[in-house]
Amino acid sequence: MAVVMDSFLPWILFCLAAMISTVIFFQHKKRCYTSKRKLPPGQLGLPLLGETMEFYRAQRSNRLFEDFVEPRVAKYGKIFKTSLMGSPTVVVNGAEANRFILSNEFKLVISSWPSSSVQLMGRNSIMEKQGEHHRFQRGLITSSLSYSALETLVPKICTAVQLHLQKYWHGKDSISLYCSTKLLTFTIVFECLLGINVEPQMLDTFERVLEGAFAPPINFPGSKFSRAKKARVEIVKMLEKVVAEKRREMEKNSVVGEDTGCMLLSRLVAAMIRGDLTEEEVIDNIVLLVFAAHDTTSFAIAMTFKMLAQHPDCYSRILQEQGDVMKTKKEGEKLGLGDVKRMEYSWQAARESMRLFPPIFGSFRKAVADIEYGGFTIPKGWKVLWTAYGTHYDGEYFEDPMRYDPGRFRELVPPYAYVPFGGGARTCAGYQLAKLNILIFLHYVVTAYHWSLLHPDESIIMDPLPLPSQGMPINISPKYPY
Ligand code: HEM
Repeated sequence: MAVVMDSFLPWILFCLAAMISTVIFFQHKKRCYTSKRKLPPGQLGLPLLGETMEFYRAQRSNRLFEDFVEPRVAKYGKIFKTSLMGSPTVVVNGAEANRFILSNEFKLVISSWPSSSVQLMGRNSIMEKQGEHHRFQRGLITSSLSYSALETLVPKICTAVQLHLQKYWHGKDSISLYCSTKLLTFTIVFECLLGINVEPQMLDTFERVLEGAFAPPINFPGSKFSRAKKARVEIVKMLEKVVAEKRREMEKNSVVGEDTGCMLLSRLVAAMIRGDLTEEEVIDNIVLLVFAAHDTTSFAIAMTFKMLAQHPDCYSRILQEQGDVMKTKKEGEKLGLGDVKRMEYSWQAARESMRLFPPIFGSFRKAVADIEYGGFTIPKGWKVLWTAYGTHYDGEYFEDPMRYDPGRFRELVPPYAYVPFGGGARTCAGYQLAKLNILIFLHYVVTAYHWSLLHPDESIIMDPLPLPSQGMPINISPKYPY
């Protein structure tokens, strides 16, 4: 045994020496490399914690721009480094930076969602797909929002809005605008886009999932995340039944080709039957669409109404425009796509509201290669955060940026300066649906109701998406007898 040890000892020592010199060599190389690259200015803060607490505090009080982004831009410039939720992060601001980051999706960056969002939305949706898989799934979703699909979608949304107003507004003196539009948006995504009937309790279960989407991914009984996980199990069970039923129906009628009608569920299930999608991909995409549409559209509607309440001159123009559209319709006749296109000023008013109050303040990416930008290096593996505030509140792109002025959208806006719907390969896939939802709802409300804000000074909080703190209650009274 001693002989064996004797003959191996030099080898062991040699290997150890080789390992140590390799480590020293690579560390030296890394140091040289690090010193050659110029990281953006800024503070990484405390180890692990970084500046997460400052970020959360600012976000919670809906002062992410004023308390977090703006002071750092003033101190370091439009590109600065920080560290958030355990990851070194570079925050980029400005149209050129937005263009650079958003148009280099898959090449230099990939989207990066918190672990809780991924677990709750599912790993198989478009949000977790890259490159060709992403392009394919996105194509399926957007084909349900093509021009011809929108033409059939408009009357369906009209019916959904009218039924909603009859059921939840009729006979009431006041309603919560935010809650009402959440329910409506949910119904529009399910019934008009997907072609799935909304059952009682479905919204509650979905909301429980959404509540956990940005919570810490701690799965102990009673935590937001564990409640959300349980709710996801219920939803998956429910959607498995819906998908199986649709599959049976389509196979029975031999409808599996490309021409499956414009309802998105049929398109997804047809792709599943052809073997292009798995059942998990179908289900996770449905959950994601609800998540993506829900709080965003409701907040955009709520902020449009808030702005119109505060700017009566703009509201008069809306009333005029919507009244003109209504006059061209016979009693009971639904709107068509052409009518929505005529709502130009109304859309400018909604766009301006989303400029001042973007429903999504920005989003995170992860660098998949070392990125050279603006004279700095963003190292591979770091996070990148682009923000809508970085351009929406900048006088370089929007004159007198904090003023509400829908008319500014008569002029063309520089590319990537107006980004409430993101940009590049991951631009909002539901943009057209959101636009129809907002404008058709606005039409039926302002032509049929007098309304006023119950709490004109209601604050906006973020949890983590922005929302009116009291659900934006409004007084309502019908313009014409029911
Ligand atoms: C006012 C309402 C909405 C706003 C402000 C909004 C905003 C956004 C933004 C900023 C992104 C890009 C996120 C990123 O770059 O990481 C996005 C992506 C997305 N949105 Fe929307 N959205 C809205 C409504 C909707 C609706 C109604 C749907 C569908 C029913 C939808 C479906 C999606 C999907 C599927 C994606 C992911 C696209 C991809 O990864 O390719 N959104 N949205």
